[in-house]
Amino acid sequence: MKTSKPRRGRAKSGLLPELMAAHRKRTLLIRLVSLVLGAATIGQAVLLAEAVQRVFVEKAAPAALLFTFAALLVVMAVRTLLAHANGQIGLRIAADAKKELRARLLRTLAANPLLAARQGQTGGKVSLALDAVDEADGYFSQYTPKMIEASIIPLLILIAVFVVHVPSGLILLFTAPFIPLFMALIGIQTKHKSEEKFEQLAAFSGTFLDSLQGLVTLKLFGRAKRQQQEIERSSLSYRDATMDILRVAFTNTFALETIVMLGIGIVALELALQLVVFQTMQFHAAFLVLLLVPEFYNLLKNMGTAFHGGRTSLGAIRNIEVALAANGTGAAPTGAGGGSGAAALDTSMPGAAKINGDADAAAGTSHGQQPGALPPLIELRGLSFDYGQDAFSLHAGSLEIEPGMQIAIAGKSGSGKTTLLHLIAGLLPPSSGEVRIAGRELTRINEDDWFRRVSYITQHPYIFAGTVADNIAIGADRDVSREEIVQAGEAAGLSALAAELEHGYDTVVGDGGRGLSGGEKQRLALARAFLKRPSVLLFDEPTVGLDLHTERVLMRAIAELSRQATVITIAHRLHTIRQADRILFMEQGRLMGSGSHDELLHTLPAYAQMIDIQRKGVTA
Ligand SMILES: Nc1ncnc2c1ncn2[C@@H]1O[C@H](COP(=O)(O)OP(=O)(O)OP(=O)(O)O)[C@@H](O)[C@H]1O
Repeated sequence: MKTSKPRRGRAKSGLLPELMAAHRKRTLLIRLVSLVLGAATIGQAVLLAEAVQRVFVEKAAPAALLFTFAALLVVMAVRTLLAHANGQIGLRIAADAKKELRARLLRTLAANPLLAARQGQTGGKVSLALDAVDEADGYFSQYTPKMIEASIIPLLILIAVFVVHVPSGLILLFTAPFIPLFMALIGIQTKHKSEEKFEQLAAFSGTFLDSLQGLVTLKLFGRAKRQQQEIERSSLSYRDATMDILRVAFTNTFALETIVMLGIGIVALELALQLVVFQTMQFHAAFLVLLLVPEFYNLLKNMGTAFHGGRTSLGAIRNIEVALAANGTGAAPTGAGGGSGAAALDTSMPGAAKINGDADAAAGTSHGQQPGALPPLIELRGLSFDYGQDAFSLHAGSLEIEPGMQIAIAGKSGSGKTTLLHLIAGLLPPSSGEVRIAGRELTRINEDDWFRRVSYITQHPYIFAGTVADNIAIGADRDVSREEIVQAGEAAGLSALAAELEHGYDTVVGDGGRGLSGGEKQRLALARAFLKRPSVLLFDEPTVGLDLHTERVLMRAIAELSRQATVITIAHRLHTIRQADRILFMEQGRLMGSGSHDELLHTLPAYAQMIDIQRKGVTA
């Protein structure tokens, strides 16, 4: 599995053609409308030239021109309506494409919430889903219709001009290519600058949100000032990138206007010479050409402006594509592995937790498990995982965890304990090998079914804004009575806390409410588990900071839950390690051995050494 950021070059194929393919009918409609629009433009010029010729040259009576004027009005109305229609079709394409882009982004992030949450900054992702997708709008609503119009209507006008007056047609033919040529030159520059702008914006949003979220920590560590400078630097970079784009846009407009002005001027001069000096041309024909030429250049100029906007949008789309590839590469597994997190969130969590992608939310809070369901046999087969090229890799190999066993995963910090637990929970997809639950590959098991059997209590359970009772009952797919909540709270050792709180179980906690300590949060997560009665309990034992009482309460609650469940604990305390039926000892991503405490003491020197260090730590 590769989670490293893909190089830009790789994102060449795919997203845009795919999005456009879904709108083939609409783009065909724009082509047809453009064709009629071209005919209407020429028709309008012909009728206008006719009217002027008759009124001013032939001095015809206005009554004789009624039909011409009426036709002119109709053609003008049709032209306006068709131009509007093209705009509307473009807007519809844009709306659908943006919806699809956002849906894809969310799907990709949700497909593997754990990886997505770990990579990059939240603010950057928000900026991508909101700003970059909005910026992509221009490609569909402006660039596409204008480009189609510009590829059809000027051609029709050119043919009309050639029919009327060949030398004027030749001037158009030779000056027109300067516009696309110039556009191509600045277009390349604009796209790079646009990509840069989005990177700067994402960085700025990310830095800003991270700083807000970690404000207390930043202050505590005296880093607020430095962070302020970082935000300032980040915002200035974004400003510079935006100004660069504007500079290119102004240069673009200036250059286009100059080319158009020169083009029209040359044709007008040529017509004047033919008409007045050489007298080789009729007024009617000259006037018709003079009406058509600005239309011709204006369309090309519009194309230039749309092209600039389109390139900016392309930069945004490219960034979205890179993000989709980065989060999607190997990270879009099926079934309970990986993809499961998202589905579990969907079925079990209120909005706050859904967005957070928290492991407790994903695996530990869905209700509906029938109490008494038997724990399954868990098998690891040739299991390995890596976080990307040259990143940490885990090789757990093969082993069986009998139903109802108490397993401790032990090892130094960074040895891969959490990664292994996430693989067993189905929150990470294996790079190779598999996790089997009761003989079935985890990735093939319906994620809802699997998560209904599992509770995962991390060191920092997610507490959303709501009452203690709501937090216990969170994600229940059945109605939970007050009594059940209180019982679960009691079993998890929360009654003393509830008694202390002003409104008991109705006290608002979490975001904006009363803060909870680490131990209290874990007890709350345990209360959720008591309601759920999982058959597999995954527990990340707190490393530090629990008082003896809380520790006892937690241990008692876990022991109670373990009566009907296989318990897999990331164990830090000697006591927990020793008590386990089986210990999985990890070192540098490898499962070095598994067995009882005594077995490992005799067979694994690294384990004996770790225990020795722990003992000394305890007695010191
Ligand atoms: N998303 C990630 N991308 C890349 N590397 C990661 C990612 N998450 C964890 N790692 C790395 O994987 C290694 C194992 O991490 P893991 O959290 O599994 O270890 P651990 O044994 O649980 O550590 P601790 O006891 O300190 O929690 C670490 O080196 C960590 O930096």
